[in-house]
Parts: sequence; C-alpha cells; structure tokens
Amino acid sequence: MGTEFLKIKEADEAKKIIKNLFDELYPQKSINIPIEDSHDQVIFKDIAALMDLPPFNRSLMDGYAVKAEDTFGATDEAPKILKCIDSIEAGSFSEKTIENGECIEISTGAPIPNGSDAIAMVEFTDRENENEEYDKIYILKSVAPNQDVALQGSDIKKDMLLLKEKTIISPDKIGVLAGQGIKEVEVFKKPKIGVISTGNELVMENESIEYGKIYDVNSYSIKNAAISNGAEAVSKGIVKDNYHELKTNIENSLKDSDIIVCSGGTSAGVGDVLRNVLEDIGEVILHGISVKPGKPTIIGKVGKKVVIGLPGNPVSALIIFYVFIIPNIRKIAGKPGESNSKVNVTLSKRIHSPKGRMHYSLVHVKENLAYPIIKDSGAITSLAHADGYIKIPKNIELLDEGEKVTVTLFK
Ligand SMILES: Nc1nc2c(c(=O)[nH]1)N[C@H]1C(S)=C(S)[C@@H](COP(=O)(O)OP(=O)(O)OC[C@H]3O[C@@H](n4cnc5c(N)ncnc54)[C@H](O)[C@@H]3O)O[C@H]1N2
Ligand code: MOO
Repeated sequence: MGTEFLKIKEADEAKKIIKNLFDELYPQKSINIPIEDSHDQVIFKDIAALMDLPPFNRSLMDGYAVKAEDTFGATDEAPKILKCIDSIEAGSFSEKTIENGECIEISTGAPIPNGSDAIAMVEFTDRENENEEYDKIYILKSVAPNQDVALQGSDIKKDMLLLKEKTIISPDKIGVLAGQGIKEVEVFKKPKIGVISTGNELVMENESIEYGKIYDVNSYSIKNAAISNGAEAVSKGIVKDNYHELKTNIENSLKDSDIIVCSGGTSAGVGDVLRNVLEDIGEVILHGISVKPGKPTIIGKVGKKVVIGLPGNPVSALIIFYVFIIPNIRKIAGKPGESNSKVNVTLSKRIHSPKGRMHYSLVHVKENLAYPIIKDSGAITSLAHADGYIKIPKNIELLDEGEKVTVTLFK
C-alpha cells in the first residue's frame, strides 16, 4: 500500500481553499464577558463613552478653592486674606457658592464649589482662627484661573469613541472601561479547538516510556500555538492508529469543539486512518499540499466543522499549522494581521531546496543575518532554535549565501 494523495494542491491554491472553507463555516461572532476577564481579548465593535470623565470639575490638589482674581498679587510679604466658609472631602460636595473674598477648604478629588475657578495649594497658605466666625486663610502665592482644576470631560467626553473595534484589550484599557462603570465588554468569540495526537508510539508525559515509544509533543505545541493566536484549545488526548478509536474521539471532540486538529496518521498505509474516518463521517476537502515539510496534510469537513490532519513530524505539524491554519484562526478571533510579521535579512549560507514543492526552510535570525537550520523535520530542537522560516518557491533549487531573503517570524 503506497501513499495515495487525493486532491493534492499547490501551496497558494491550498491556502485559498482553506481560507474559503473557514470563511464559509466560521463567521466572526461576539460574546459579552466581564471586563476583568478581558485581558488580551479583542473588542468586537466601537465602544462610546457613557459619561464625562471627570464627571465634575475636580480639584487636583489639597488646598483652598478660590476665585483666582482674589489671589492676584499675593506674596509671602503681602498675602491676600480670604474667609474660609466650608470644607469639602473627596466624595462629598458643598452647596455654598464662593463670593469675592471667600474660599472653601478642599481635598484632592473633590468637586470644585460654585463661584470658584482655581485651587490654592495648602503649602502656599497659612490659616488663622482668632475666635471669629470663620477661619482666615492667608494666600501666599497667586494662582491662575483653572490652576489645579481638572475640568469636567477633560479626560473623556460623553459619546466620544472610547475604544475602537479590533483593539486588543490591555490593563490600561480595562481601566478605561472600569472608569466608565462598564462591567461587561463585547469581544470576538474565540474558536474552540480540540487537539488530538495519533500514533501507536505516543505516550503521555506521566507514563513510563518503553523502547520504541516517544512522548507526545504535538498536542502541547499545537495547543499553545492556537492559544497564543486567539483560540481556546484543549487536548483531547492520544489516539492509537486505529480507525474506530480515532472516529470515536473525533465524534466526541466535535461535540464541544469548533475545529479539530489532529496530527500524525496522515500519510501511508496503516497510518492512513484519518482519511478513512473523514470519508466516512464527512468529506476530505484536500489531502496533500505541494510543500516541504508537510506534504501529507489533510483538510476535512464534518458537518459544519473543519477537521485538520497535520503531518506527525513535530516540525512539519507546527509549520503547517502556522502557515495554513493560524491566519484563519486569527481572523475568527479578530486578531489583527492575518499572518506573522516579516523581516528582510541576508542569508548566511547556501540552502538547497527540493524542486517541485514550496519549501519552508527554518532559520535563526541574528543581526540582519538568517542562519539556516538544517535538521530533519522530526527534530524539535530545530523549531526551538528557529525564529521563523523562508519560503523557497518550487522552481528554485538553491539560495546562495548573501542573497536577500524575507523571513516570516513565528512571534
Ligand atoms: N512511504 C512514505 N513514507 C512517508 C512519507 C511518504 O510520502 N511516503 N511522508 C513522510 C513525511 S514527509 C511525513 S511528515 C510523515 C507523515 O506521516 P504521518 O502524518 O502519518 O505521521 P506519523 O507517521 O504518524 O509520524 C511521523 C513522525 O512524527 C512522529 N510523531 C507523530 N506524532 C507525534 C507527536 N504527537 N509527538 C511527537 N512526535 C510525533 C512519529 O513518531 C514519526 O516519527 O510520513 C513520512 N513517511
Ligand atoms: O512532509 Mo513531512 O511533513 O516533510 O515532514
């Protein structure tokens, strides 16, 4: 039994097919969540301010609310003397109105009383009570109109655009929402991804390992790549290369996942179970992409959900996931930029590339140079050392030292 790829596609065509499939099956949706859980989520639509901030003219200092004109010319030697007619703590207010020659003691954050237009800081005043009805305040330094007053709406005006759609929420933005009394925020709904690793050789991290077995890598790397690009992802465990086991796991996982990502069992012979399962419970949209690594990739559809089969090799699995799947996940999750960022650098040494397939060649980038990482696609250290990859078109067999290349970064 040889590898029989169905529906093999060129890289660009495969990308388009996968994009169209995701666009058809996963329209962007929103969900309301408490603001305290919203860090790193993406705002679904513009949010307008509900109120002015500050909501009232507010004192920026501890001192005395005055009429600025009453303080003009005041110095240590020739202070201006005002009658203190009330006191306002933050959180309360005064119903009194200041007339010329009067002031009101005020705390930082308290509303400025009527008639006042400035604050004289307590440091530049003296206070005296000679058993008179009112304390006398000596103003030792003149203040300008609006000095140390935060005017109503100077920070935020009611109805102005508070946060724009597609904004990624960070702690400061949570603060902006909290300052408006907003408790819930409408964000893009994250797609739920179920991750399945297949292979008789795989064991879980807490099991002992016998000769011929290896620890499962892919469910960890794929799950975390999905999470860091805006998805919710859970591991659905390890499945043997067994038709019934895989079918049952996929069917169960589909109950609470929007997308299933399997790895392994995509290519030849007995490992070919994923394709058979997909043909029986859904359909195979494509099997085989003309790329290296990752040729045996499968994209299937079950009901209205996508089931992906990544090649088993950890490097191939992650590269295919990054190149073909993550842009679509980012789109559902409202994350900006459909792909990762790119840098233009110089190749440090020659790379040979197989003819006939688009080649994704891993590189380490340092000081404007791209250093090729030449290891087989099962070598996970090659991924750990890589900063990104270079795309080498299918008709190019060699890139020479010193050539300018574009690296797509993983981060
Ligand atoms: N006769 C052929 N053999 C192979 C071909 C081919 O075209 N003809 N393609 C090779 C390529 S390229 C790849 S990639 C693999 C893809 O095969 P599968 O998707 O069926 O993957 P497996 O055989 O299950 O695994 C390949 C490799 O990766 C290891 N693996 C699998 N899953 C995990 C995991 N979760 N964590 C860590 N390592 C994993 C597995 O043990 C194998 O070593 O087929 C080639 N063969
Ligand atoms: O195509 Mo395999 O995915 O080269 O490693």
